[in-house]
Amino acid sequence: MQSDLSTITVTAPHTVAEPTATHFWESARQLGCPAALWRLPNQQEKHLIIHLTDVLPRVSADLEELPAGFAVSPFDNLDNGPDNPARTLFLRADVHVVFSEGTITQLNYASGHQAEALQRLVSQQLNNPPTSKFNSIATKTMADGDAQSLYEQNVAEAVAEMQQERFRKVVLSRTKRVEFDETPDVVAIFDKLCLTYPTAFVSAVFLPERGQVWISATPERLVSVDDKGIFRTLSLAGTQSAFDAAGQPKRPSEAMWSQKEIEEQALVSRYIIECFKKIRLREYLEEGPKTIIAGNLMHLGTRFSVDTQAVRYPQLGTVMLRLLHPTSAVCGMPRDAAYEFIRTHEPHDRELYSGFLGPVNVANEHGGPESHLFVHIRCLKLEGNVATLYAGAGLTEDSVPEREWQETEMKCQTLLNVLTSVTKK
Ligand SMILES: C=C(O[C@@H]1C=C(C(=O)O)C=C[C@H]1O)C(=O)O
Repeated sequence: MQSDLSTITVTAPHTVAEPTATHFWESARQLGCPAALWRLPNQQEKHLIIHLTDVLPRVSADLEELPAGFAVSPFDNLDNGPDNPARTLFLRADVHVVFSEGTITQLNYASGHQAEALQRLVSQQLNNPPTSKFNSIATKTMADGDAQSLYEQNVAEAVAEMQQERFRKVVLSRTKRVEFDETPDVVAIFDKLCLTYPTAFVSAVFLPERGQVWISATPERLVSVDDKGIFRTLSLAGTQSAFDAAGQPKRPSEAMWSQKEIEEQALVSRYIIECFKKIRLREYLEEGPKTIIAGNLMHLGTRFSVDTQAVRYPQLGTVMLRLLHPTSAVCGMPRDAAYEFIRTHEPHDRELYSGFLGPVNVANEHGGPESHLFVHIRCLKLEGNVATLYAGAGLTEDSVPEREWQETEMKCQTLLNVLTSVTKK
């Protein structure tokens, strides 16, 4: 199954019968090879990479060491440094295709048997175009059972523990299951998410060893290092609808934030600043907090950036990634006490929800390598015809259980809006 990794770059000629992302995605699926499809915030290009062996390597998320590829980390990956068991899944860019407005602008194939097999499958797919089943399938939300009462009970318990000062913030999550009548078309869902949420990081990741596809449209940047060495991260928290009572979109300046939300977000910023302090880095720019629109929702966000060349700290991205994950936007503060509360109270395994994911050392349009890792929220896990959506809410001692549940419902709606709008017809 091993392929030779020497990569050739081919600029595909523009022909009528050019393969689409669906052709590549379906071919990877048939071969049983992991694949990742993504679109960065505010960009047109869509990228797809295929890893040409079925089982993925587990790596430590070291941005300086890793080749071009796509990293996916579970939530349960504390201290993801070299001394701990490597838990980050890594899809090597054995095949890398870039699409701009539906046309292939870049195509890299590794050489080897698997690459040839993939190329053959893509050609076959071209002759038998897959039909999108997206518009004809229906969804139904599966019964929540006692989910709401259990969630609210756990919120009340967390509030009691915070009043006793065991911790200051914890992010409690829940799941929601949706069943499709037929296996849905992942690429069609991805495309629809890209259109609906232009400022989000949109991705779909096929992991054959787990029998899963993960789909997300996340607003939360965890660590980016661009080709000029600019490091960026974001502190995000506080949630409200982006629409007013009449269903009209609100302007960011119309958002009213409560003391609870302002404090909750300040805790995330504090967490990031503590990480900078640990490495004695003072030269960071801080912008915000500002209201940020994330699809159907609004959050409070503070952007942090560092010029790693000016501060002579080229490995800052890797160091901060280790320190930041899991931030108090998805875990809590202090981190270990919040983590323990999550582990002992959430009835589900978070798996890849609230981990991080994104391209590592992938060339941008000018050829410079960039890494962009995002917090894996506003996501779902697809297993056959069943999608499991994940959503969490940041709790403080002022939390009201019912309101926190409603907040998770709104967060599920980000993906549900797209699933139902495209499946209605
Ligand atoms: C945990 C989630 O979102 C995070 C929690 C937020 C909050 O508690 O208000 C807001 C944005 C995210 O940082 C999620 O969407 O599941």
